Amino acid sequence: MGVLNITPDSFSDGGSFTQIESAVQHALKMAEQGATIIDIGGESTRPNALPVSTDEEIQRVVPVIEGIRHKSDIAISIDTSKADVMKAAIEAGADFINDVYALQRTGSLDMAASLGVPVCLMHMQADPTTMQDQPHYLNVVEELNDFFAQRIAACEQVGIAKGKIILDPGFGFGKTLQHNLTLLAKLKEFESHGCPILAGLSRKSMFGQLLDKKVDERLIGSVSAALLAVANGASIVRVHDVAETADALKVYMAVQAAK
Ligand SMILES: Cn1c(SCC(=O)Nc2ccccc2)nc2c(=O)[nH]c(N)nc21
Repeated sequence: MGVLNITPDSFSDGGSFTQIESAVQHALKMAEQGATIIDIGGESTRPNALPVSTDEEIQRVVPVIEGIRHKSDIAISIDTSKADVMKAAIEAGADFINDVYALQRTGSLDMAASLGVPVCLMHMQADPTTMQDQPHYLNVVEELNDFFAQRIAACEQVGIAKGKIILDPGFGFGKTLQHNLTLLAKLKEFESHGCPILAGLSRKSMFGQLLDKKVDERLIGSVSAALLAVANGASIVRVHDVAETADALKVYMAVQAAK
């Protein structure tokens, strides 16, 4: 899964032609490098990020989805928590929902059910503005399994079949370094729900803490972690560095095939 963030530049709020074109080109390049999914997000989840209105988020993501769809039938996930953005994105050609709030925000659960597409349910403790203050769990794996069971039940109650659900521990979303390492080490413990696991580790601050590296120096750490996530049961890895990660996973799969 290649990451495509549609963020504003100093000239426009993300809706300018050049920005749409460059986003589409980036998506096509990631597809060429081996991405099988493009994850499109119009609102940053960074703690200090400015909130984006529904209309603005739609104006950012829809033209890019349409532009990609014009040139490629690669799978597209919409990274949003807003019901109306989900609707507009799926109608524009996106294939499934990637919701860091696991369909907990107003109207999103019913919207996902009515759209009838698969959904990735990610765990987050608290919300982006407070989640990294004092992340605390009695048992992080157990608490995330309880969360997944509860969200899966909520989905099944509105008619979203379990076969349409992907689970994601939400690395870095209300977790300390130790929590993130435990979740990666014990990723297989989430297989009990019978849903594929998605892991998003790419360039995150855990590598800053582990390796004392800035965001643009975390390639090796990120590729290493992506390979470990797949070795520990992840079916999808969400990454910025598609070509490098694709090579690492090719090596992993080749060795797996030789077992
Ligand atoms: C939208 N989204 C995000 S955004 C956060 C991010 O990439 N931060 C970040 C990126 C680069 C450097 C530092 C931090 N992370 C996930 C995830 O882990 N799983 C799923 N499913 N979706 C996700």
